[in-house]
Amino acid sequence: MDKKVIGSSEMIINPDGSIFHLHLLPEQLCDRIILVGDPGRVDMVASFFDTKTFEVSSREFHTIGGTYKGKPIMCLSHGIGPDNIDIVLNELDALANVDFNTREVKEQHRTLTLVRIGTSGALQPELILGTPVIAERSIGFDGVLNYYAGRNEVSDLDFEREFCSFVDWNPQLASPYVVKSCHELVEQIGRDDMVRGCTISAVGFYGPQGRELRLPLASPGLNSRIEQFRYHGRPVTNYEMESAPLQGLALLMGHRAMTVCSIIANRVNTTASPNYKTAVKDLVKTVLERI
Ligand SMILES: O=P(O)(O)O[C@H]1O[C@H](CO)[C@@H](O)[C@H]1O
Ligand SMILES: O=c1cc[nH]c(=O)[nH]1
Repeated sequence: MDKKVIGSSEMIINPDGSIFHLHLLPEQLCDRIILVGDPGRVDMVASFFDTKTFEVSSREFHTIGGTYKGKPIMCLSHGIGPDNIDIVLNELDALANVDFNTREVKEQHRTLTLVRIGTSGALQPELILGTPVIAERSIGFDGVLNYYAGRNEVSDLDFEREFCSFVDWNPQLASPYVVKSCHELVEQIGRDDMVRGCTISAVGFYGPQGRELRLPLASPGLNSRIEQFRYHGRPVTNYEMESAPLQGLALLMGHRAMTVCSIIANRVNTTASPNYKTAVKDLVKTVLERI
């Protein structure tokens, strides 16, 4: 069979040989990758590294590579939103699995380990501020995965049907997809100091997560229906904006991925913690020890 060759307009390589948005070179890529939303959080994560070998910044994508307790690792910021995850996963996968000289897909597949450490809003009253919640399952409200072949093969279609029927899903919105995190990675990172939950990736922070400021919502009762929904007895636990496309694309591309988020707001109790940074820092230290 002919090898797949990827065209110049499809995978854009910068004049310095780096990939278009991330500005990383193939030789800079590490197998262990911590993903965070905030470019500033990359400095905090890297402050725990024993060595720093490179630093690259381009738009919201800030990367520092180095070692942690002797293991090569890099931390990269993806910015806010599921659309950015489409860029980050495709470019990381290209760095790993495409030859930048010939543009051919490599015969030998390289598997990356991707752990996103984020912040999140709880949808169950018992999830107190500061709790780390692993997205054991993710529900994508964003639609990114729906653009890729094989979407149904990596998704839980029964969960999707039950969820859409229970919450009376508005057909004008993207069709939700439900994906599981890498079980082996969750076993490695998750202990009894983390809750295993089901996380929604929303396509925005305000209306798409049911927050009403000046504009009224199209479906004002959606969050309370989601809070009441159970799948095999288990609730939907929290909202953030990236875990589902990360998980879905990693499953399609053959990478190990998971997300763990610190709860910084509880949407049911209407509490919030603007001073959440200590809890996130503690979570970063824990993940670095276990990755
Ligand atoms: O703290 P991060 O990683 O950015 O995660 C969450 O915070 C942002 C919204 O405030 C979204 O990116 C959401 O997923
Ligand atoms: O409520 C929240 C808090 C953090 N991040 C989100 O996306 N939602």
